[in-house]
Amino acid sequence: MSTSPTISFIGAGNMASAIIGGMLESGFEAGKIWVSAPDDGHLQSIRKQFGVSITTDNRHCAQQADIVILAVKPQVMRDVCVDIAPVVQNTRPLMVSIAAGLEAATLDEWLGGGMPLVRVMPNTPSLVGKGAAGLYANDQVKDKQKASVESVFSSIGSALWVEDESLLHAVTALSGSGPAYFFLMLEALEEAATAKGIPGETARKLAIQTMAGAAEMAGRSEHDPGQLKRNVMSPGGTTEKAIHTFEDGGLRELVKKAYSAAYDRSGEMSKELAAKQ
Ligand SMILES: NC(=O)C1=CN([C@@H]2O[C@H](COP(=O)(O)OP(=O)(O)OC[C@H]3O[C@@H](n4cnc5c(N)ncnc54)[C@H](OP(=O)(O)O)[C@@H]3O)[C@@H](O)[C@H]2O)C=CC1
Ligand SMILES: O=C(O)[C@@H]1CCC=N1
Repeated sequence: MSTSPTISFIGAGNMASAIIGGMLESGFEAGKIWVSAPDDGHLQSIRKQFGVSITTDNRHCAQQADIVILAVKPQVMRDVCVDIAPVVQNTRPLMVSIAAGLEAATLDEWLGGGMPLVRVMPNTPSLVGKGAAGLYANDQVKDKQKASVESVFSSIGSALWVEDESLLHAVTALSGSGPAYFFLMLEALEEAATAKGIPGETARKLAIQTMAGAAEMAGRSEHDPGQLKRNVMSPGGTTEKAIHTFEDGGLRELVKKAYSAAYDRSGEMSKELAAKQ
């Protein structure tokens, strides 16, 4: 008999699909996964794609679970939590929120109080087993539950705990939002290369493979990224010209500014959403 936990997702959007897809790819059983959302058409396509159980009833979904993953937008989280609170207060699963900004204490209050709760900040590359997630547990979470949620997120990438919840703002601005920063870089490189005559498809493939190769190399190398960069910059060559153009154009400052904008927004969202109580 299987002893793996039953996991229920409330919300069936981009992030829930990415996590479910990655979990199944790594060997989790579809029969142990439930998903709920309001749109039955959307749920049917999730069922077809993944073979998971579906329902439009969040309470029914939560009732099945050892672990409930709250995967709705922060703005609808309060209504969802208040609705399922009577069920989870009775069954006492481990609650996991992947919402940006929303603090554990706020979520716990909406859930009726005293719940074991883990906040996770995942990212969409979870879909291909290359996710990066920061995790924080409140003081109700037992070691066994920590291990259980860690095994879910480490099955779809890297899962790293933070002791201080406020660090999740910094994680959100780094790895939560981060895939979009690199997609922007891919778009920009593709545009620049096609403008010089490379067919779009070729430019995209070369850019993607270059990004994947650079990431893989940075992950495996004993050198820091600065050294790896210098290794590409032949004196008087092409890369040096490009890197100086980035530096002179203020790329580092711009990255800091963009990172801080995401970081600050995460903090603002916490305050706005806590005020909804
Ligand atoms: N996208 C990302 O890269 C990341 C997102 N996150 C967090 O993940 C969460 C989800 O984001 P994302 O997946 O992008 O959002 P989506 O908009 O793609 O998905 C939201 C899902 O919630 C469902 N939903 C809406 N209202 C309810 C309700 N009352 N009960 C149950 N389900 C409901 C929607 O239903 P329907 O399908 O019927 O429309 C949809 O399936 C957010 O809190 C976000 O902060 C965290 C890290 C990264
Ligand atoms: O943009 C957002 O708010 C969410 C959180 C991190 C990635 N997407």
